[in-house]
Amino acid sequence: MSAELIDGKAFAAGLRARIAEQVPAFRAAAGRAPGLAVVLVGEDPASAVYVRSKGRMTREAGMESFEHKLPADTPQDDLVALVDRLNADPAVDGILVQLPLPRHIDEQAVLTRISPDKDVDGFHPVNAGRLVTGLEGFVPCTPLGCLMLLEDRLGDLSGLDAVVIGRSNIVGKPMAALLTAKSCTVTLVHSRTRNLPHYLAHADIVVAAVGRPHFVQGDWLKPGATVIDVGINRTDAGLVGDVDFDSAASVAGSITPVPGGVGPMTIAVLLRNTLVAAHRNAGVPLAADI
Ligand SMILES: Nc1nc2c(c(=O)[nH]1)N[C@@H](CN(C=O)c1ccc(C(=O)N[C@@H](CCC(=O)O)C(=O)O)cc1)CN2
Repeated sequence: MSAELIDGKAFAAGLRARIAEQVPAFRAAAGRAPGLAVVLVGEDPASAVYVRSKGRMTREAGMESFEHKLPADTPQDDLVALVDRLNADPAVDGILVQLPLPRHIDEQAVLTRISPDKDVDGFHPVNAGRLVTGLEGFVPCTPLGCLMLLEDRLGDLSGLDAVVIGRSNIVGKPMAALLTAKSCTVTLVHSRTRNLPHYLAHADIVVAAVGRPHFVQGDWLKPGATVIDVGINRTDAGLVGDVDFDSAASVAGSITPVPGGVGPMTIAVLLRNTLVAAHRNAGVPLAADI
């Protein structure tokens, strides 16, 4: 292995510490803590772990955590009614509905019900539109976390060639929009792209969010490339990413591991978005960007 490891776990811990430092100023100005409501429907074990971590880290940052755990057979109307109550609750600055939802629930119907001003996941179409048009809004946590790791590693990204693998609304599309806003030349490729290695051969930055274990091969990469692996695939061999780590690490300049790379950034950025939401909702200016 010649690539340097990008330690997302350590970066995320630092970000959470910086957020926690800013919470007392918000409390003093607003007379209350920033509040995050997290809604879990069903018993998906991984989701339950993520929701527990979100609650714990929210409290550790000095914020208020409101957890709503609903049974798997909750009717969609009940979930929507809960979102409506959270939209109207002045103690709640951010609302997150943990995905995936059970199959009987129309995900878009629920996500579009969340007030865009409390949409700390950045999944509402209003926030997606704000992102592509360069307006202030909320950016999905995982791609914003990837961008933070990239800027920390590379500094100014302007002019770099970036390839994003995957076209989901949660990672691929917002990632491409964020890199475009940073003046990268962005190519978005996906499962139907022909001759994928052709595109990767010129990429200074590769963000893999395709959901296939060990998909990206080291000999597809440009030597020295910065590789961000968003994949979290549970296999018999444990948790693995979308990048074939061993072959990629011998070609890349730097690379995120799985676990310990992008994953921890997701919750740290969620806390960041919640603090930003609290400041905006309370009309209290943020002292510094985080
Ligand atoms: N409403 C949302 N649902 C989901 C999101 C999201 O951003 N909003 N993202 C994922 C799950 N997720 C947070 O919700 C998440 C995924 C992974 C991690 C993480 O820290 N991963 C660790 C490994 C942990 C493990 O063993 O599973 C790592 O990569 O090091 C945190 C949060 C889908 N749903």
